[in-house]
Amino acid sequence: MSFRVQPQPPARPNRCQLFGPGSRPALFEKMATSEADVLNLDLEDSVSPDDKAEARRNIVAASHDIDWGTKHVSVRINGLDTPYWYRDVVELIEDGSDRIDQIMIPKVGCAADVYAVDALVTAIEAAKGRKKRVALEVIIETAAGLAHVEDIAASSPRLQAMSLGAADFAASMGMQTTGIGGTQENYYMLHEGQRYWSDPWHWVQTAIVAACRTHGVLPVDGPFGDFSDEEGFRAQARRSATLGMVGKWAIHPKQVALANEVFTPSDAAVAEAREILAAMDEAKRTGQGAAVYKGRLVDLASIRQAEVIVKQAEMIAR
Ligand SMILES: CC(=O)SCCNC(=O)CCNC(=O)[C@H](O)C(C)(C)COP(=O)(O)OP(=O)(O)OC[C@H]1O[C@@H](n2cnc3c(N)ncnc32)[C@H](O)[C@@H]1OP(=O)(O)O
Ligand SMILES: O=CC(=O)O
Ligand SMILES: [Mg+2]
Repeated sequence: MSFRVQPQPPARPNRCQLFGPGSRPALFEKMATSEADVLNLDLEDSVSPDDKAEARRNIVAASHDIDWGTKHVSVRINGLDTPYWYRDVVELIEDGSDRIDQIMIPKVGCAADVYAVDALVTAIEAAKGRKKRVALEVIIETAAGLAHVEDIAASSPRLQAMSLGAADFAASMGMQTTGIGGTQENYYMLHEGQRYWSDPWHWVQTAIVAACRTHGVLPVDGPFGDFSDEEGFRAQARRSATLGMVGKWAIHPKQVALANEVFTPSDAAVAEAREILAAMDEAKRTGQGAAVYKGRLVDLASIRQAEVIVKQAEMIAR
């Protein structure tokens, strides 16, 4: 291991990020009472250009008026290639309440994109004397975002989370699909006449997880567009959880319970992790570095693996 200790990401549950357009304020109360850990009020792609200004006002008003409970409230601003983003930041932080915990920056292509938003946020916070610092999260959803993913993960101490945006990512990469995430029909290997489907999101997801884990940021899987396909959502989410992601977006309330189910370690997984820790305690007591648990090797690395699961479960239970 490097002598540099791997930093821990923020210790808060981030199993599900529920999205709702800023132009549909009737949804806000429903979002606030949902079971999602994080709420994303959107000013970007679910809001048409004519509605941007009103959506900002809706979100500012709702930040004061709605009881958001213990939810982590994030607002997705418009991209830095648009004329909207600076007003989004200015109005949210000058006029919004401190229940706006976080700003999500879409289509981030390099660390300087985050620097620009950080600079504006910092200046407004200082001018307004805001005590609570607004956190940032980003979406990796362009070829440039993937190319610069590690620099982006290291870009700001405000950065808490990084999501994969499969829809824009596919568009930016020129992928032949209109599906948002999940299995892609044409992405298969052929062996002796049989098709074996592969995962076109694997590379970018792994790059995001590695960058996030290096810099103490939460890696999150983005949208799964077909909200009628529960098994498809579960399969995508299980792959993401297996790779180390901590949660997934919900673009419809139906997906919240599915994300919570997948990203909450099961009782069986937690019980097994605790048994491994107990087996290793016993091994250490007798001076052994390795032991046998249910017919398989466990050693010091198994302690670190088991601790991931136990810590996740304990944080969620808090
Ligand atoms: C690629 C990307 O960038 S993804 C991120 C941006 N996209 C978004 O933010 C889209 C978020 N989702 C939505 O806007 C909506 O859920 C839609 C458009 C997909 C579907 O909306 P509807 O047609 O109203 O959904 P539907 O009729 O199935 O809703 C069922 C119930 O859930 C409520 N509901 C719908 N969406 C949401 C939501 N996002 N949050 C909370 N409640 C919601 C409805 O109000 C309705 O409540 P009711 O039973 O009390 O009447
Ligand atoms: O913003 C999300 C995406 O998938 O694009
Ligand atoms: Mg997008």
